[in-house]
Amino acid sequence: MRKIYIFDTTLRDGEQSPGVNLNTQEKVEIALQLEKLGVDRIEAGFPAASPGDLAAVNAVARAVKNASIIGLSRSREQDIDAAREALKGAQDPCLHLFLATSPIHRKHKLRMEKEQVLETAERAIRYAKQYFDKIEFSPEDAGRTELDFLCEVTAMAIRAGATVVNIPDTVGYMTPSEFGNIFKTLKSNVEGIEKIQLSAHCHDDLGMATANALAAILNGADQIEGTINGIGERAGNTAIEEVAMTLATRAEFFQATTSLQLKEIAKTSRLVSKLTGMVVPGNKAIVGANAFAHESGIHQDGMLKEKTTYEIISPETIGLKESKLVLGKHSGRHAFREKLIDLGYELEEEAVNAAFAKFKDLADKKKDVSDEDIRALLEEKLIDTPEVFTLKSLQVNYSNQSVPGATVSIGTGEGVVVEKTAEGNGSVDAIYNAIDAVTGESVELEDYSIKSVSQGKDALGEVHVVLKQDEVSAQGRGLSTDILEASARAYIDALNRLIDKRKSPGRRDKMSLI
Ligand SMILES: CC(=O)SCCNC(=O)CCNC(=O)[C@H](O)C(C)(C)COP(=O)(O)OP(=O)(O)OC[C@H]1O[C@@H](n2cnc3c(N)ncnc32)[C@H](O)[C@@H]1OP(=O)(O)O
Ligand SMILES: CC(C)C(=O)C(=O)O
Ligand SMILES: [Mg+2]
Repeated sequence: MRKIYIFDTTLRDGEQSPGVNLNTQEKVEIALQLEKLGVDRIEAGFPAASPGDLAAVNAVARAVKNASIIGLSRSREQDIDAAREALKGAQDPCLHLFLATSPIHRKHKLRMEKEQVLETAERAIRYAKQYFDKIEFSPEDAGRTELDFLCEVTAMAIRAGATVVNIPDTVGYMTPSEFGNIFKTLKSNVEGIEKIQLSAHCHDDLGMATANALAAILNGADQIEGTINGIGERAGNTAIEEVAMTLATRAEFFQATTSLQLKEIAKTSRLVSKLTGMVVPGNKAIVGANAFAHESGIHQDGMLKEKTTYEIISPETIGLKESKLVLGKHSGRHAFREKLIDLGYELEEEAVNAAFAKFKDLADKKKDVSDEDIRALLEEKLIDTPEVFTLKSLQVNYSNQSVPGATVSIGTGEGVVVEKTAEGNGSVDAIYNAIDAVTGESVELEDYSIKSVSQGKDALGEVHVVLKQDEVSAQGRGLSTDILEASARAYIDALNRLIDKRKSPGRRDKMSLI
């Protein structure tokens, strides 16, 4: 297996993400985690950018022992001197020099002819070579540079003393076959190419950063530059975790490997996200929250039978505990039954089916159905009181300018549904008055409480009531994503229990699952 060197630029190109600013302490914390992850090279910053960045690069250089530390520099002496200062104390320092070579950059940005570009870069490399053994040179915007000129620039960099020549697709313009072809051409046309390492630095403007980096590997690149979570200028850089996991997962195809400790990937991703404030999208490859989560029934069934049906990487590989089967409206009975077992419920098939039907109703209303939701759904039905009254529908009219009113339709047994409207001091009072009008029961509301059983705006609300009638009291419980509906359900539940107690005095509530 060929070793691919990993050059991490989270602290330099990653920090160029709009809105990201890492202080010295944060850079050191990330660098130490990158060291644990096992990256070979860490680009810690651009020392000429500010005194703060110079100090941060220096702090990283002094803290990290097992990776080469790199500082970026324009092809100017003052930048090189700043990098020299910053890299003092590094065990294995390296200077990263760059100068744009594409016609667009030459003409509009640098206002240089080809000859001037060659001369400026050569002068900078030779100046730096007095102070650095290791120099990486990047012809910025190499992807849009004429291929013959790129060969000329690369040959010049090798002669002047560069030890790595990095090929940046600065604006993410390349396709994999074009980018791969650059490496193939350099490898076969540039004199002295075997003396240096070739590197790829890709951007994700068209979503091809990882594919382009892999194409570079297939065509001879020795090093991949990238960032954790793919952060970076504009649409970001190649995500290092994607390259490392592709090489690990498809080793037979790439015949190449990295020295990353793959188990550190998840932790590194979380740290970078936390300190940069850049949230990792749920669907991000490898490190997104959904990368090992399965919601649909057919996939969950496959996962329960054999994980490789729907997972090409095991979550443990990157340091996560396990895959998640997320219950939602696309889930099926296999996953639901597994969840019940996890939660400690052992139900008969019929009971599972009844609970599953209720779960589907809830899943239609809620984005995620949590463990608390499922417990609540199951336990609502633990007590098998005969349902004399059942809530069919509920409508509430509320305005703070008028008296609240409610209309309820209630099944009263034997297929009869009665509808009544009433007013009250508040919406709940109006609902309870309307229920009383239907049932004809005279009861006293002794207690009413409400709590949320799960999290978020669409959490299930659970209402508890205690009703009293002729010295007998009964509790009732109602659950719904709507607290008014939960209130109505709790009241009707308590009424049913009161009636049951009246019919069989001394009877204690009998518990059974669903
Ligand atoms: C593709 C990349 O990611 S490249 C790295 C990009 N990162 C950064 O730019 C972050 C750090 N940069 C900075 O803090 C500032 O830009 C500094 C300190 C480097 C320079 O600041 P200023 O002196 O105010 O210059 P400013 O940024 O406005 O313009 C850049 C100048 O550098 C020149 N330049 C650009 N690249 C290079 C280079 N590789 N070598 C030499 N000169 C360069 C530009 O042509 C321009 O020159 P001009 O002033 O003669 O027109
Ligand atoms: C400095 C260089 C390598 C860069 O970040 C780019 O061209 O994208
Ligand atoms: Mg870049």
